Amino acid sequence: MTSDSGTHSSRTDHTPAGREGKISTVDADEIANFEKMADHWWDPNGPFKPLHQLNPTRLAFIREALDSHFTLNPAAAQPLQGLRLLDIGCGGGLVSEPMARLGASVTGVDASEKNIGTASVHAERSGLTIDYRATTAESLAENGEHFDIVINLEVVEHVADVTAYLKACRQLIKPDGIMLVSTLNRTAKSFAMAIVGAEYVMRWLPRGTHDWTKFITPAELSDHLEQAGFDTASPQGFIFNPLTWRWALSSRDTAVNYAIAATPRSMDNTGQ
Ligand SMILES: C[S@@+](CC[C@H](N)C(=O)[O-])C[C@H]1O[C@@H](n2cnc3c(N)ncnc32)[C@H](O)[C@@H]1O
Ligand SMILES: [Mg+2]
Repeated sequence: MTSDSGTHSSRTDHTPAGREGKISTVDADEIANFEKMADHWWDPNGPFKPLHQLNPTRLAFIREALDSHFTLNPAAAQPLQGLRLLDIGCGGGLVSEPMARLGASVTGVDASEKNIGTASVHAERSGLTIDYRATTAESLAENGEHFDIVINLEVVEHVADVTAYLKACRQLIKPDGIMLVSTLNRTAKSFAMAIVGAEYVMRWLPRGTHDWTKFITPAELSDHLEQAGFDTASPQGFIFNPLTWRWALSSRDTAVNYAIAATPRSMDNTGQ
């Protein structure tokens, strides 16, 4: 038997009431789940295999969205130079690192200290400078931090309060910035692929990693984003082709994985 009292005392900081009685968007059980897998973020055949496989397509979506929002020079080696980027819920840094390589000044934040430990060691070994911090969107917002770009991939289906979380993200974005959010749709197909396929048949992820009832439809995510003070673009699907074992972007098929680009509405109209 192992004692986990240390884990418990740090986990109580993540209760929805938060350390000082403030609202927290962190779900303690979700973070405990990710901590169990924290050593495996960079193993392409480990529990994060689906994220590794999806990564080139996620990065293509990000590049396209940022190219058109900021009118970047696509020929530049480091087109994101001069832009401050937050990767919120960064995990082991699978997206923070390519963003740093593209020249962005990257802050990677995760509610799990273990994830941040893994991410920091990996970035150092890769010769990349990334400002990794174990904290939350709401704490950063309280500190008055602002970013040109907020990358928010596969996190909303794991937070305690989606609107509160997105409102905190909204406060972190500069007026002419952009946030890119991706998540899983709540459909029969996503149940078959993300729960039955990934957790039970392929056994990539431990059973229970995802709670299908917390998956969010594109219409619901757009509503949450709009309530949080964003304007939203049309969702883009990430579709998996089991024959080629490749992912691609689709403007039509958002049945499983999808992403939405969101830009802040002026503060005057958000009711904040
Ligand atoms: C599925 S992983 C995605 C990791 C990374 N964004 C990626 O796509 O490669 C979800 C991550 O969100 C973190 N997380 C969950 N709730 C959070 C919250 N409220 N604030 C910050 N991080 C959170 C977890 O610890 C976990 O690392
Ligand atoms: Mg997930």
